[in-house]
Amino acid sequence: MDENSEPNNLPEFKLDAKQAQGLLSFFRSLPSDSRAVRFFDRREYYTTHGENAIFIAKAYYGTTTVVRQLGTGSDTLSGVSLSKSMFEIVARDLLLERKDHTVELYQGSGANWRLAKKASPGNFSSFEEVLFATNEMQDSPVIAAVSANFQESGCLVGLSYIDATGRVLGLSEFLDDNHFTNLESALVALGCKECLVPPEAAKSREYRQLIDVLSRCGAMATERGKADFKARDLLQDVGRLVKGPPDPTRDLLAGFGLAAGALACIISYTDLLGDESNYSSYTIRRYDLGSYMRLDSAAMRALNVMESKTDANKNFSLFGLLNRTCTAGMGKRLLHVWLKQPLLDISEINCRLDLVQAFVEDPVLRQNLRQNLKRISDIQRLVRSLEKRKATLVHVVKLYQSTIRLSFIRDGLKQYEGEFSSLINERYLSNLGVWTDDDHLNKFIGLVEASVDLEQLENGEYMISSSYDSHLSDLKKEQESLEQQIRSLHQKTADDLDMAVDKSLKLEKATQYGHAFRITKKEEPKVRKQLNTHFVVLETRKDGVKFTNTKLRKLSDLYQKVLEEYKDCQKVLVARVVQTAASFAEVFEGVACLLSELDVLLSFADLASSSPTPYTRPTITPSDAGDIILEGSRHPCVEAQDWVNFIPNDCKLVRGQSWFQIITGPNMGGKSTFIRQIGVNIMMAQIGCFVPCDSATISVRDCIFARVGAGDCQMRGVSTFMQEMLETASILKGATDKSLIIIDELGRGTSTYDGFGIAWAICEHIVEAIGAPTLFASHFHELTALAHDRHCGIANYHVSAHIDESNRKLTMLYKVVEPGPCDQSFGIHVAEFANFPESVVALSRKKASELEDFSPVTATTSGCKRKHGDQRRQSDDVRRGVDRALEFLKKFAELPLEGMDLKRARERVRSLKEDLRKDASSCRWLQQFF
Ligand SMILES: Nc1ncnc2c1ncn2[C@@H]1O[C@H](COP(=O)(O)OP(=O)(O)OP(=O)(O)O)[C@@H](O)[C@H]1O
Repeated sequence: MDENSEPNNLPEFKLDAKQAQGLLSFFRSLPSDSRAVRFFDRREYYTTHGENAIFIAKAYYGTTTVVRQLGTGSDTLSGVSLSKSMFEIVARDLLLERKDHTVELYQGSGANWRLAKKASPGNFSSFEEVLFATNEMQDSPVIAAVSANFQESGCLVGLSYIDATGRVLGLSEFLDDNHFTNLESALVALGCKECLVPPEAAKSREYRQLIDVLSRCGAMATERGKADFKARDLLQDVGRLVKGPPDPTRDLLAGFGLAAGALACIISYTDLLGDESNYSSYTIRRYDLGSYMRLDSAAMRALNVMESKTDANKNFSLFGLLNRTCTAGMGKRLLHVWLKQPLLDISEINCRLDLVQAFVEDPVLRQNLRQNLKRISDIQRLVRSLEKRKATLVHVVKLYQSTIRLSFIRDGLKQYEGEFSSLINERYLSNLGVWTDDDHLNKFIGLVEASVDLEQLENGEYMISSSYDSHLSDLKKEQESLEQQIRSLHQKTADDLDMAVDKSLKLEKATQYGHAFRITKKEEPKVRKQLNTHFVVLETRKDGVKFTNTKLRKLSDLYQKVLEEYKDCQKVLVARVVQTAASFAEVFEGVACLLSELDVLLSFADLASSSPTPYTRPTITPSDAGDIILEGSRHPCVEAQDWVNFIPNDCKLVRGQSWFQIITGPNMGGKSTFIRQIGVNIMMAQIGCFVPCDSATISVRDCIFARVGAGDCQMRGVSTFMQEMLETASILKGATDKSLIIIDELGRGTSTYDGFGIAWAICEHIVEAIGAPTLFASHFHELTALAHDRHCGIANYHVSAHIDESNRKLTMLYKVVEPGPCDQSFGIHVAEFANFPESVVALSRKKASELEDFSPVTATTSGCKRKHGDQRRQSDDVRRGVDRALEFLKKFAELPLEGMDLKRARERVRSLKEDLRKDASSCRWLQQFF
């Protein structure tokens, strides 16, 4: 927007001097809170003030010309106005996208304002009507609280959370390393949007690591006082919230210390007990870190799991690709959860896969179910409104319209006669049968059909039908009789005045006068005499003369009275219907779960069968048995881009043979895509989805670790190299032989020597100490010597490219071919391909060949050309150097420095250093450090 122009939809500020002064004094009295954006509700529009106003002006209007000054002289306050729709957009962005502010809404006038609503990214239930007035609720906010007890070798973490949409309280306690690896995967799996932390978070070094984890997970950190983390009345509080008998809750809480304190903190922060509709509606559970595949934020990014604002289209992310859900909101929310929580239990995975297979094999059933699911509203949220007593007849009718679809869904599923009919029966039909019977939702249908005037829905009117209640029906009859009498009087008056009814003599109903006759000003002289004698003129305006008489006034007053009574009676009856509808809440919750699951599984089936090359059902084996064999595998998101003609590749991670794979090849050759696609395929399989492969066998992975690209580290003040090392350190600490490791271009952020040494040492550590299947894409071709070294289970692959020597045209083949490293240099060809000037290309060639003669390890791909023996010698040199350096570091770490005086400590360190220097004389790699 032009700096000087103002947006068209900017509401005009209408504050007089007194109001402005009142606001000014109120605003100044508010406690300062840099994260709060405060809005003032002015009925038709909203305003925001002070620094908030400047922030909103810049961030959302793109100009500060929208800022107004209230007050006079030195006592002024900035202000910006927002229309209702702009307010909704801003609130959505602050709470759902940016997740770095809290929002407060004040109501009142002059100097009297009160805080009406408050929301934060993890706790916005009071703002739901604003946030989702016109948009679906696609994700559920989860708020967590963390308390940690630091010990020498790590820490004990107490985590608890509240999922207000699913109405779950969760607790977990676990040991963690100082990178909070376990906590990070739990926060990712829960989709935590905000996390409460103790006050020392800002000061202590250990807690700063925690804040870093929260920022990586996109969760806002909110500090709470120490006293809030005390579980004093927790048992009593939780007892009120949780449904069912108290004993299991008491037993569960007794097993927690830190997490119980954290739970107490969230309950008070979210003021759950302040809303009675929360009572007896929650379930409480222990969250087990080992229930789902663990994914940290780096893996979520590397595998493009969730949508990002920068995605060029929806198929860029797995969520966007899989999201073909059609129920309003519910299916999307469940898909979000499933993507964050891939399964580990083979029978659960197979159960989902069976259902997907059933839907893939029966397109007619799929089509039929979709048609009906499309008409299903967000039952979960509608039920929530019923329970909160915020529901109207509109909510009840939406529930009714969804409910009548259930019998079609049930009948559709009954038609299925394939291999999985008993599963469909057990999982869906038996429940649907009970829920839709005469004791449950058929009763609800009966209630709505008897009570609501369904014919009026077409006119957008939601009314109780008059036949539902005898009093309402009497009032309706009375109203109709009065209408009839008024109509007759209208006719009689027209006859008396010798005017055509409606055409000349109109009958109107206005708020001010009730029923009245109206004629045009032109006709008035014709009947003036009668008007003066038999009628009372109410008003003479341009559009005509309004008049009445005693009879009409009497009838009109009576009509108004009956109408008011009718409305009151409607209100009472609506409240009764809403209350009765709320008694079906539990059944509706079951229905919501079933339908959202069906919705997501149908989406999986749709994607599997509509892709140009259909997906396949993976075979799943336990994590300690079987290999990972993906034949003809593709990256689902890259494949779905219009401009890509995807080349499938095989990946065979075989224990003891090719469990660790080094992938080399030219830039842009498809290395990253290949290694990521293996991670994506495995993850898809474990959420119960078919995979983009010709055939797939997958040994279940408990964790995917990924280190690809430097991400947003610069923005967080961490160097690329440091970020790389931090991510790698957490892989080395957390991975086991049941995990999958994906590493791309490690060591790019430092010197070639260091980078290669680190890459080598890490590969060795993964192979020898961790034993996880690993895909390691690297530009260090010398790494491929690892396979010839003392290790087994390492295989080298390279992506191929073709250079047509006649015209020097470079073609990427994107084929990951076995065996060995690439046998050609492509770096300079790629430069040529990118139209580098000829002189630069020629000089590059010259320098590259000089470097080959001189350097033991080079960063260019020219190393590939060297003779194998030469390459082995250099790799040996680095490997010995790294081993020796690690030994030095180990000895150094073991020195009991705290117990030594300075002189002795210096002597010991000097002696270690001298030993290292001596050994470096026979190792070129080590020499660089002296
Ligand atoms: N199997 C494939 N079939 C078709 N196109 C592919 C395939 N793999 C990758 N590509 C295309 O090639 C581009 C580059 O791939 P990728 O980033 O994986 O290469 P890379 O070898 O990791 O490159 P660099 O070393 O420069 O990071 C991708 O954006 C994609 O468009």
